[in-house]
Amino acid sequence: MAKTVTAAEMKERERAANEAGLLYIQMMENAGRAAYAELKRRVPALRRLLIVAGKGNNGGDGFVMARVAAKEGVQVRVLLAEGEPKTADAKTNLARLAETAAEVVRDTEQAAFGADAVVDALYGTGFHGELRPGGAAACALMGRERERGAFVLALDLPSGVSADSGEVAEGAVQADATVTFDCTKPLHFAKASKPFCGALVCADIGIGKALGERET
Ligand SMILES: NC(=O)C1=CN([C@@H]2O[C@H](COP(=O)(O)OP(=O)(O)OC[C@H]3O[C@@H](n4cnc5c(N)ncnc54)[C@H](OP(=O)(O)O)[C@@H]3O)[C@@H](O)[C@H]2O)[C@@H](O)CC1
Ligand SMILES: [K+]
Repeated sequence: MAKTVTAAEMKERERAANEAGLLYIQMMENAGRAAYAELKRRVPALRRLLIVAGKGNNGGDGFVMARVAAKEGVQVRVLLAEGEPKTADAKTNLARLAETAAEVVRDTEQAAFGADAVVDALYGTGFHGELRPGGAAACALMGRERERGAFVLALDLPSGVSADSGEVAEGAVQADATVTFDCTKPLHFAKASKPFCGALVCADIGIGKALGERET
């Protein structure tokens, strides 16, 4: 069983792993690849994929997924729901999408294209408070896509949920599955937020090994 840690403890594990030689950009690569492998297990006939990305590292994980999927021949559309990414690693991975046929759109209106699956890469452990109008619109889009039959996979946690308290903001994403990274977080088990996660998978992104922890 994976350990459960708070958002601050997770940041500290990532910092220590980076210092031990597993660079942040490699952790993001591992996270995006692990999530994509899980999505393929759940939606084997994946042909069209919509990635809804925020401006932080959760969005960066989504850009990695977009690249890997597009290189496999999946039709990929990426919605920059909060505008351009703000973190260095997310920026790098958005730039790398130019290597692929993935389409990047900036308007919620342009996002719907009959996707089989939608990746919620809007907010991860950095989310706090209530949804603002742009975020609420992106979450509502994911809700409509799910009602239409698309499989919704959340990266780390469903957007609109706070990692430590499990508080669920009005309009939060309902996921079919959530892939979290390295360790689970309190929201995955809190009474109010657990149902929003769907099936929970904790993916190994190499941090335990980098920290010299015994493999389980
Ligand atoms: N670190 C690593 O090495 C690894 C990290 N990984 C991944 O990174 C994720 C954490 O990334 P992160 O810390 O960049 O935060 P993230 O969750 O993307 O969101 C922050 C953005 O959201 C915004 N925001 C917040 N609240 C908001 C609101 N109510 N309404 C609107 N906006 C709001 C906030 O904006 P601000 O509050 O500053 O305005 C900020 O711009 C983690 O969950 C995992 O997926 C993996 O790649 C593994 C390696
Ligand atoms: K998310």
